[in-house]
Amino acid sequence: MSYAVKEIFKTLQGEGAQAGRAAVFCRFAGCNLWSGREEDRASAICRFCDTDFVGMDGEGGGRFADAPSLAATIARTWGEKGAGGRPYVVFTGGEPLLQLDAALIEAVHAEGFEIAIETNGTLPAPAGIDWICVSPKAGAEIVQRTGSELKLVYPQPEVPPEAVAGLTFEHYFLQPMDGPARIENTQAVIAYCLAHPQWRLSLQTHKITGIP
Ligand SMILES: C[S@@+](CC[C@H](N)C(=O)[O-])C[C@H]1O[C@@H](n2cnc3c(N)ncnc32)[C@H](O)[C@@H]1O
Ligand SMILES: Nc1nc2[nH]cc(C(=O)O)c2c(=O)[nH]1
Ligand code: SF4
Ligand SMILES: [Mg+2]
Repeated sequence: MSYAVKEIFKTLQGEGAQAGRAAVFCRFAGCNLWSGREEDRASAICRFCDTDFVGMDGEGGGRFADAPSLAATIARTWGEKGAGGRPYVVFTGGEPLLQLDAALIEAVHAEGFEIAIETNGTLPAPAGIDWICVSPKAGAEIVQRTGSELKLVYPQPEVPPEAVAGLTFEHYFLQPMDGPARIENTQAVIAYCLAHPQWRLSLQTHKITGIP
């Protein structure tokens, strides 16, 4: 299978339990909950997306003919492997589970990487992913109900934290919805976490620090 990739870049994971960790981000093109076109946002299932995942024109993006060639590009983007720490790749998008398959997981593992994914949870994850982050979206059924972290963007009135607190994850995060109400949303998350200690605050630290 070939892969449509928007961009590939190295930065620090900004969100969740792995925040602060060096990672190669591989952002796949396309999503099943929004076309990515602004004129479709108001009628999309997911309407608050902060990401451009349309096309293959970003830094390091393109069409990759097979898994080994994409894995090799990810390894080259990581750079020197002897510098300590396990090489880490985060597959995101768009929706990475539209494209991430067993062949790519095998090829990236063969390059020595630990594999993470950021998914909306509407598609089942293939076996072998080392860190699964599911971020549920209002109006979209959650199929991937287990994983490493559940990271709920807050508020989404149709998905209160209580509706997903019983799923099987190691960590539970609320991430303030970015946009015009970011400051109020952050205060609301703080209040919720104080009252419900199962949940922790996830700030988008890359936006605070100005890194990608
Ligand atoms: C752009 S999405 C791509 C991965 C996948 N489609 C998903 O939704 O999880 C990456 C992460 O950013 C979060 N996100 C998207 N828009 C956001 C916003 N406006 N404020 C806060 N988090 C947002 C998503 O919920 C997800 O956890
Ligand atoms: N630094 C950084 N951390 C991130 N964590 C999740 C991201 C995403 O867009 O999936 C993201 C991103 O775009 N940048
Ligand atoms: S599911 Fe993820 S990538 Fe798709 S529109 Fe929503 S936040 Fe963006
Ligand atoms: Mg992002």
